[in-house]
Amino acid sequence: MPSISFAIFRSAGVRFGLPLILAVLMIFSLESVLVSFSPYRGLLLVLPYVLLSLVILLSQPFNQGKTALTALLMMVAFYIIQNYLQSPLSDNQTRIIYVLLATLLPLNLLQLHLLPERRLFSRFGTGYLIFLVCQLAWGALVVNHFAGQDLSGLWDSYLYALPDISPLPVLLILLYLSVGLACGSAILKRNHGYDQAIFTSLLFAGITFSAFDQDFISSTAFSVAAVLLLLNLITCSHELAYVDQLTGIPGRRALETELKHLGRTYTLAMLDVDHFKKFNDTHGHKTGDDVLRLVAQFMQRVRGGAEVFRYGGEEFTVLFKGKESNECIDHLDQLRQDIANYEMVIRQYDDRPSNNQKGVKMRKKQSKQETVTVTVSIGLADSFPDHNPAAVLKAADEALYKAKKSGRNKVSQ
Ligand SMILES: Nc1nc2c(ncn2[C@@H]2O[C@H](COP(=O)(O)OP(=O)(O)OP(=O)(O)O)[C@@H](O)[C@H]2O)c(=O)[nH]1
Repeated sequence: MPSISFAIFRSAGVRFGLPLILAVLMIFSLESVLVSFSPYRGLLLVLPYVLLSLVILLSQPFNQGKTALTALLMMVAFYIIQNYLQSPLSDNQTRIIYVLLATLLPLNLLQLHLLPERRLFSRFGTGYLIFLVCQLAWGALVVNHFAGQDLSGLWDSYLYALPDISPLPVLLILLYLSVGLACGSAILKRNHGYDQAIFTSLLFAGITFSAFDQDFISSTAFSVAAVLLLLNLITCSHELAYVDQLTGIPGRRALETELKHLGRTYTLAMLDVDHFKKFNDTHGHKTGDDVLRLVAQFMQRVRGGAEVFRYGGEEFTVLFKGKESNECIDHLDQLRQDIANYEMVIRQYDDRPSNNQKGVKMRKKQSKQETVTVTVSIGLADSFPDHNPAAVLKAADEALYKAKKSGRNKVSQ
């Protein structure tokens, strides 16, 4: 059941909460995990490279440029940690590199968060790579310049840390918290896959720099982050394939997959918005889109184990597994009534028709909150006597036609 099993990873709550839960688990189980995996510790040192490379490669076919760049940033950061930050932080040069990296990584992630989504292999991607190389060169110059100088004044003032808690300067802890807050709230607000990729990377990089004295903290944290980035990519690709972009419910492909795995008993219902063409002509295509989203929302509340899909255009499908049509008709009639009784507030869009007389009339008497109601017609059929899903779908379509013929806003069998 692809549409069901992955839906959970697409929810904003899981996109935000899962990295946090895994971070807490990692912190509390790090030592015991390292003891259990002590013979394979060498593997942990290459695991982030392998997983992050996979993320970069898999980002390409799904046009997830931001996720690819996030993984690239993490890979560069991990390389620097492994090759330049393996001596104690009391060493001046190591400390400069540590602070520079711990500062530039969240700033780069914040920048990615603010940039639009683009492909990695594009002018945008090339520009970003040049920018990254320039930062590395600048960083190398800064390190060379300041390595031999006494920076104790800087460490004791702006970059003051509380060594009993963390070697990370307080100012940088605040930077991680504020960038984390911005990226975390973006997940809850717009729920994009790349927001989770950036938030996850920030969280696990923050943990790494905060607990930098812990053995294997970077390889463990960067590996967990890379696994989450991979999961995020798989979820995004699943979303592209199975979820209808407009309504957010599973689309036709998901329905077709489900129809191949049905048992003997099931009911299918076809739902169609009444006079939708007229509605679009009067209120505009964008308001029509709002209606489709609204209908999808109502459909998701249907009880009785209903699975809902957008069939295409203004048509939707409801699937009840293990149920005959008599057991489903009340649920569908309730849906029909709920939609018919709902007064939808019309949002103002510029595409509302200017030459349509009805549209002009409506706008003239428009109050601040203009509302409309829509109705739907539903036809349903179950898998008796013919178990073939195509035949059941056809029968549901014929029942829908009957509902339309008998005056619309009806449920027919
Ligand atoms: N806004 C919007 N309209 C769509 C979308 N997909 C299809 N439509 C419109 O849906 C309308 C369907 O019209 P018809 O098939 O004539 O059906 P109807 O007007 O609902 O009439 P009845 O089904 O007989 O009640 C067409 O005008 C399409 O342009 C969409 O994604 N968004």
